[in-house]
Amino acid sequence: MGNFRRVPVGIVGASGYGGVQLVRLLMEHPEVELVYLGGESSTGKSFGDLYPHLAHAVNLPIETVEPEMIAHRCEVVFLSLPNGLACQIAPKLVEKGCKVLDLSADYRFSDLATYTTWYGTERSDRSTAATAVYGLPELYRDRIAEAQIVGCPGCYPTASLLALSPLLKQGLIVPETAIVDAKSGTSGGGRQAKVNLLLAEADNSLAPYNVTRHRHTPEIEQICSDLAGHEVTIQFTPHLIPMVRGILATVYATLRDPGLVRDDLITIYTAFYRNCPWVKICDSGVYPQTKWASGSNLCYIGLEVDPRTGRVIVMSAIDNLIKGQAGQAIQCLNLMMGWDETLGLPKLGFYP
Ligand SMILES: NC(=O)C1=CN([C@@H]2O[C@H](COP(=O)(O)OP(=O)(O)OC[C@H]3O[C@@H](n4cnc5c(N)ncnc54)[C@H](OP(=O)(O)O)[C@@H]3O)[C@@H](O)[C@H]2O)C=CC1
Ligand SMILES: CC(=O)N[C@@H](CCC(=O)OP(=O)(O)O)C(=O)O
Repeated sequence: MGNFRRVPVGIVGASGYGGVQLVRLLMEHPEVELVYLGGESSTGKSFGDLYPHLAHAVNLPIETVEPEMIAHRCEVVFLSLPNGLACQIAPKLVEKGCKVLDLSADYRFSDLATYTTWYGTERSDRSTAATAVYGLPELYRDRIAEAQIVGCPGCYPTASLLALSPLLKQGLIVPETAIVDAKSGTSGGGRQAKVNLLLAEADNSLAPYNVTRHRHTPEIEQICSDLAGHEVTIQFTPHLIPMVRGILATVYATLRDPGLVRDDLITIYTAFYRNCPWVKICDSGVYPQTKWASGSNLCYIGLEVDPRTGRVIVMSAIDNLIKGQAGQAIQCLNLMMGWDETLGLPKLGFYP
């Protein structure tokens, strides 16, 4: 009893949407204690001023970001920052022995030239990046458990890759025929004001954006290529949809064996994800909705085969802020610490 000690944890970027999810989830996590919150424009404010609905539960200020001080106080650090900042902070934290979970794109790429091409930032942290593991537990559980730094996946890649993985890993589709059509709620764009996320712009509308050039394309392709064992290109089109939370990714691909039927695919997916508590395969004829996943760390996957076209259609629904971001990062932390993968994470969504 007397030996119980919670692991001290910090969040850099606590004032953003990823930050506030992390605060809520980590406050309820039985093995950790939140000891540090950091930010930039919000520095000096109390967290309760930024998020009054949590003022009664969180009594911490937003502090400056000083890696030495953070490493002195925290064993685990979540970085929930715009792209291009984690790579300036993480090397020092890693050197000082912290476990680091980065929610941005900085540590997702095995080839930093790809990162620089798509994100425009030159990197000087190659040795740290070389040790980072891609934080999709359903694919890389063992490597995450051994990692000191994890690059947590983007929200669209999480939904898309969980839909595509069994097909690619088992060679069931012609990889180049894969098309990902995905819709995201506006919280995917973060808390900073942006014109396209205003109610007057986004409401009553459905808008494709960054067609053929969204920066999640190379991230999806990197993991698809790893699964297929050769270079794969994927057609990915994101859309902004007038809801707050959620992503629905609908994936289309041509089956190598046109004789496969829906129930075959359900059997294959159920077996593939048999040890994955956060992936739920829908029953035959049931298609997932974002509302089911809202507030939980679950990914719901529905399957269909069109015998007329020979294509499989996979539908994958997540909460972009939970399984697509903060929840997945905590799932990774659980693995890194040797805890149960489900510890401290919401198992049931809000509904309706
Ligand atoms: N929203 C989503 O659905 C998902 C987002 N992601 C990624 O997670 C990361 C965080 O996203 P999100 O929470 O949406 O973003 P927000 O815009 O909501 O929050 C950004 C945070 O970064 C802090 N920040 C910005 N610049 C600095 C700086 N120079 N030094 C210290 N802190 C700084 C801000 O602090 P302050 O307010 O004090 O300025 C704020 O806390 C991003 O990389 C994003 O791409 C990944 C998956 C899903
Ligand atoms: C709706 C919306 O704007 N979504 C964001 C996705 C955010 C995200 O996950 O981006 P990172 O890869 O940088 O983490 C976008 O399309 O840019």
